Amino acid sequence: MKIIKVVAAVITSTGKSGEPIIFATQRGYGEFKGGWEFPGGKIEKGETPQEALKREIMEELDTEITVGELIKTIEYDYPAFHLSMDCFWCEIIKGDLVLKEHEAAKWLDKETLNSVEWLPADVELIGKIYEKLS
Ligand SMILES: Nc1nc2c([nH]c(=O)n2[C@H]2C[C@H](O)[C@@H](COP(=O)(O)OP(=O)(O)OP(=O)(O)O)O2)c(=O)[nH]1
Ligand SMILES: [Mg+2]
Repeated sequence: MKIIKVVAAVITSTGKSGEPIIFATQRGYGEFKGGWEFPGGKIEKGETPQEALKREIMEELDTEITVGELIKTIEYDYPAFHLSMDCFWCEIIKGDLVLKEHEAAKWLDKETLNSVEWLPADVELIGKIYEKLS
């Protein structure tokens, strides 16, 4: 099966009451349109995962980020391909998270983390993030 290597950014910030929050985006096109994900995309030839992620977030959100610790590498079999996705904790350096490709976005805290329809591959990541948002 075809393997697709993807990087995703779990961008963190602090909410109004000082609670930790993360940034989720809704896909605006393609097969998974309407599903919620973490912004990012495919690694190109010659890129490190970190370089790919900085590039993708600039392309998709017009925002510069720092790429921190790896949360998890998700391995997931979709019907048409195998997804291998490195998910990193990230922070904003500069920019306003402009939605250039996505349909919508939300900041989520521990209580609202499960209020969106996550893509199938992301479900196991959400548990890990939940622990961290405590
Ligand atoms: N970015 C991202 N992709 C995800 C997540 N979960 C998940 O299953 N995917 C899948 C959907 C896509 O089939 C695949 C690649 O992501 P992508 O469409 O963002 O790739 P890209 O930004 O390079 O976009 P494109 O130029 O190929 O259209 O990964 C996620 O949380 N974030
Ligand atoms: Mg993308």
